[in-house]
Amino acid sequence: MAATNPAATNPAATTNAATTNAATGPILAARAVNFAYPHAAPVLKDVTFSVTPGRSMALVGESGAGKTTLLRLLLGLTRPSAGAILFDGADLDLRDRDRRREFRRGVQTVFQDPYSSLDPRQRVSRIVGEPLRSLGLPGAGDTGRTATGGASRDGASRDGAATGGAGSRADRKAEVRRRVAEALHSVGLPADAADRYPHEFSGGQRQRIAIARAIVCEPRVLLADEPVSALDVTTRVRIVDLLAELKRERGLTVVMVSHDLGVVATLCEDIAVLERGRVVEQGRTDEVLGSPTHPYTRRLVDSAPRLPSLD
Ligand SMILES: Nc1ncnc2c1ncn2[C@@H]1O[C@H](COP(=O)(O)OP(=O)(O)OP(=O)(O)O)[C@@H](O)[C@H]1O
Repeated sequence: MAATNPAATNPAATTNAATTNAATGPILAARAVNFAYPHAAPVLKDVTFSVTPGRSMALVGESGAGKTTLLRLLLGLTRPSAGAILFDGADLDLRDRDRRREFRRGVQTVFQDPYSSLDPRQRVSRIVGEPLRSLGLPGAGDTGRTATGGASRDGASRDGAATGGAGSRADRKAEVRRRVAEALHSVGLPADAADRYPHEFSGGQRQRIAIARAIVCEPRVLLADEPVSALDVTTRVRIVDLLAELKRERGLTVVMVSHDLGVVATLCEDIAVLERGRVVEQGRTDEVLGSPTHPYTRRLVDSAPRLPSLD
């Protein structure tokens, strides 16, 4: 498989890989990315890597290495000072509404803290169904691009516009309910979770709700910033298992920032190691963590606690 990902074995090849077309090329790529916050020293320096469909990617490094900043760039929340972030081979510029919607349909996020990432005033059904309402139902009529406004121009309600305009409003609401129930089932939550509020759930269950919200639109990529670090060890293992299952069953590609090399080794085929804003080593996770060549990677590996195995 490494042969299909030039960046995995040869970082220098990434620039070429990043320019290949959407069907065969990387879903996401960073090409010679530099970034500095205003009036501050550079945080990212000449960062290049690519994320191949079906090969999850971990971004690791010590605190302050620039991982979260890089994730923000990959999400289009911030633009590089120099270089480019590519989505399906084209510059990620989310100022265009259609492009923004297309990106959000393809790339969803899960954050570290399951306590602050869910709106406490909304029922789980509302929280999980939100992407369906704002982005449209996958598979409902013409998906993605047409869900942007084709239906809204025909005078349908906001919900109707978002769901692609197929069927009556009642049908669409029923379809959203069905998809929310299906997403909750996929993350191992009971159907009645939909009628409850986030405070009625444990941290692990809340992270399952956040994951259900992220997968309800059937995205291709899940960007996850330390998705299990706020959880206790047992819960952490269960959520890692869930993410592994979603990868397997849905073909989801995960791009994950994590301090936990055990989690990284379990979930991610590829890895990029960041030291003070520079990628010092990247490639297949088993090779990089199994035989690190850079002293910084060796230090990270030597200082890593192992993921305990349950059962
Ligand atoms: N909004 C900001 N304004 C100025 N500097 C910032 C801002 N956010 C982060 N930084 C700085 O950028 C550098 C990289 O921060 P970043 O959060 O990306 O690192 P990280 O690798 O994700 O760290 P951690 O693992 O602790 O979350 C740090 O020196 C940080 O102080």
